[in-house]
Amino acid sequence: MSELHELCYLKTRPITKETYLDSLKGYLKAGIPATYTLEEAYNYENGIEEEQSSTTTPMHIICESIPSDINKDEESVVLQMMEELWLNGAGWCLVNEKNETPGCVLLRRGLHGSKYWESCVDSGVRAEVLLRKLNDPNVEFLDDPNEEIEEDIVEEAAPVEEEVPELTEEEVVIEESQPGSKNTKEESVEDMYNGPAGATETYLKTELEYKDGALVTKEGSDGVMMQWEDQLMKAGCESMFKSIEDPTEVNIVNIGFGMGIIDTMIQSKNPTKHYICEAHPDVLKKMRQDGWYEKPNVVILEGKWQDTLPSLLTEGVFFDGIYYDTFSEHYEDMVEDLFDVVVGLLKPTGIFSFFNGLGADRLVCYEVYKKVVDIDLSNYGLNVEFQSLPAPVTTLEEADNSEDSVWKDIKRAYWRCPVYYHPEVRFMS
Ligand SMILES: C[S@@+](CC[C@H](N)C(=O)[O-])C[C@H]1O[C@@H](n2cnc3c(N)ncnc32)[C@H](O)[C@@H]1O
Repeated sequence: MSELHELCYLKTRPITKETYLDSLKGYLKAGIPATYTLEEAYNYENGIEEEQSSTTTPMHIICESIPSDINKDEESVVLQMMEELWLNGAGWCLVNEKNETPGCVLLRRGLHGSKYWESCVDSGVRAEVLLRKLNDPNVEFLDDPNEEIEEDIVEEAAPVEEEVPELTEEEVVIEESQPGSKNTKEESVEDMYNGPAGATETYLKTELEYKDGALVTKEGSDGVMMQWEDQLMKAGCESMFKSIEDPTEVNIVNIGFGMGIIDTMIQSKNPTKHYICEAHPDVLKKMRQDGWYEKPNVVILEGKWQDTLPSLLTEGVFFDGIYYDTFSEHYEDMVEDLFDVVVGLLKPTGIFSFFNGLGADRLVCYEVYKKVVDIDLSNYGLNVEFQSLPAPVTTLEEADNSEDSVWKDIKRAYWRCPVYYHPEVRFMS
């Protein structure tokens, strides 16, 4: 074990600036990476060349070692140590051998919501937002003379990509933050990206079936929609009818029919016009069989919302409520396309909501994306408020071996959080 790792075990008390923070800064200044893992140190000491898949970083060790009887002064030093590590590129979503990020370690230790937890979440937000900026084709980097500066920024923002011996875990954790991404741990990220859960064109050619309270892909049993989400749909439906401009002209649009759960709820409120966007031929067939095409106030927009909704922008159609819940799409679809459409189609008093599954198979990712989406929406002049709702316990890992687990015949559990952050989005006043 390296001296840096030894330090992070916080064995000597009290935890003071001199013994800990200054030493930590010294190691980092001497060139030891903030992402230097226990596994790398072990390999180095034992002359092993083969890289290990887990990445237990100094941040993991600190999160594991924070004493339960820590006092305020010591807490402040630990928080400064964490900040120093983040600044030097500690990865917020690297995982140890238990498949835990530093945030997950805190959660296991009952430190959810603590200042340490907030430190992890904020670091995740910074990394995600900055990474996106760096990937933005409109961001220009200066040429050669400043190449070094550019590299420094990339290292700080996304050190995990530089330092992690195995990218797959990292990519999986990030990928888990995407709506509609439903892969198994055994499935490579690449397979998942190209499969029905990750690629819309593949999904739209994949046969679906409705069975036992779920809509799934016929061959792979990817869960497209499941009955357990009904309370979340109810919250979405209620939000859309919360702020009606003119009760004689209530327009609602739902993007993604799935099992028709939210659409059935919308119908029960009898809006003037109820638009439904749906792209999958098997779902459209089911809608036809179930009489959705005959409903007098329903307008079905067949095809991808990206192709059907923009034309409404020129037709003078505006909505009191917009709901979005699709499959196989990614957060980029929301940021790069959907929010533009929402801003154009929402009435000034209208409410936009969506199935918030962003990062929902890991609480720390879920809370990172809660903040990221807030930042992104504010760039569109939109304000989001989240209501915390309990998520069914039958979705949690603890229930996996029980008969009641909702994931029994489903390829991948895409939800693992005890809480659902239901979003209500309005124009900023
Ligand atoms: C999770 S389900 C929606 C469930 C729905 N909220 C309910 O209450 O039953 C997702 C639906 O979005 C549809 N979908 C996926 N991508 C789409 C796109 N680009 N445009 C329109 N519909 C899409 C899928 O075919 C699927 O029917």
